[in-house]
Amino acid sequence: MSPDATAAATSFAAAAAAAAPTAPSRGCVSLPFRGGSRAPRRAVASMAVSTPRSAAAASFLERRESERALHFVKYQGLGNDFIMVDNRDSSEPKVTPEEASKLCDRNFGIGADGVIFVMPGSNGADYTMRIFNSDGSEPEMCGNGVRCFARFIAELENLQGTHSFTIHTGAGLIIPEIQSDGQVKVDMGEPILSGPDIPTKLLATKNKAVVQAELEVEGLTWHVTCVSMGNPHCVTFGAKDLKVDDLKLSEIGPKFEHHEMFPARTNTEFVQVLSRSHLKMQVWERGAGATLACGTGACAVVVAAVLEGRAERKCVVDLPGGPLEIEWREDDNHVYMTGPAEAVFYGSVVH
Ligand SMILES: N[C@@H](CCC[C@H](N)C(=O)O)C(=O)O
Repeated sequence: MSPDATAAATSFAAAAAAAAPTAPSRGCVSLPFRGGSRAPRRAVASMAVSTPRSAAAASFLERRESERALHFVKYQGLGNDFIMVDNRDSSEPKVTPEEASKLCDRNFGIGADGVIFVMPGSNGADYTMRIFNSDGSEPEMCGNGVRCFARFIAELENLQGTHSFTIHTGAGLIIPEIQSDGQVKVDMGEPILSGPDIPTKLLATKNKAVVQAELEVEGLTWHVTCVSMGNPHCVTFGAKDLKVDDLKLSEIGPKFEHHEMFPARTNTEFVQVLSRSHLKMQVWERGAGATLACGTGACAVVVAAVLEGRAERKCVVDLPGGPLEIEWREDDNHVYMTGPAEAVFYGSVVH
């Protein structure tokens, strides 16, 4: 995006108005939304105008209409928010990693933790999901994102009630199921525990897994358990009496993310055990920083808590944005995540 176009991104309401033949005076895109449990708020409520547009405003809107507009819907899962792009007509993402990073900017762009593309199915799956983090890097998987993905598909395909899809991701086949209450339950597959596959250079400590390994960060020795849910996670229950709310996340998080023991960087979860079925965590995400929730992170946390003997296989995990239900089943070794996802607003942006 050029600086001019970046400015245009902040006034995407205007671009949306240009793309909204059915509701020109409200300045909104008229995508066919049924709204699920809660209808998406119109991003441009404050832009509502009831008087005719001036000639200058009209020409601005017409100009925007003639430029390349990206239509999107903003979704969130427990405050982990994404710009969702309907990319079903192409296997090439409609925006570049650099553009995605600018769109995610909360001051100069739309604002989000990542951009997610709904793409044609591959490897026999119904759909393919790709995602760019807010720094433009491409992770293998995103747990909250895949719940948003399922709800977005339901809107795009005009599906009602319970539905299940197969989604090809960088972490393999992921299967979300929209439940009757609107929550999405996701079969997140099997956790990966072998150090080189996560990847981490930390050596295995228990049955080929990296469990309670020592890691030096900021002059402190942390005990960490490493788990991949397709993307890498480093889970720490920290020092004794750790209160996750007391952490200086923005100082300590990057030290873990860029630690030499994690050649592909890492997501890091700081966890407090409230009971054997109730955990509380904060997350520093690779490529996105502190976020309000991380679905793959919550899954990794329960796996790590079980491996360390701290919790049962079925837990509620409290994140800053709200709770997720996580179960690491013994019979199939898969991790299941259940939580909400909803549309927030929709619009267009010139990019
Ligand atoms: N928020 C996501 C994870 C997104 C990817 C992550 N930042 C990475 O780089 O691995 C989730 O809900 O899982």
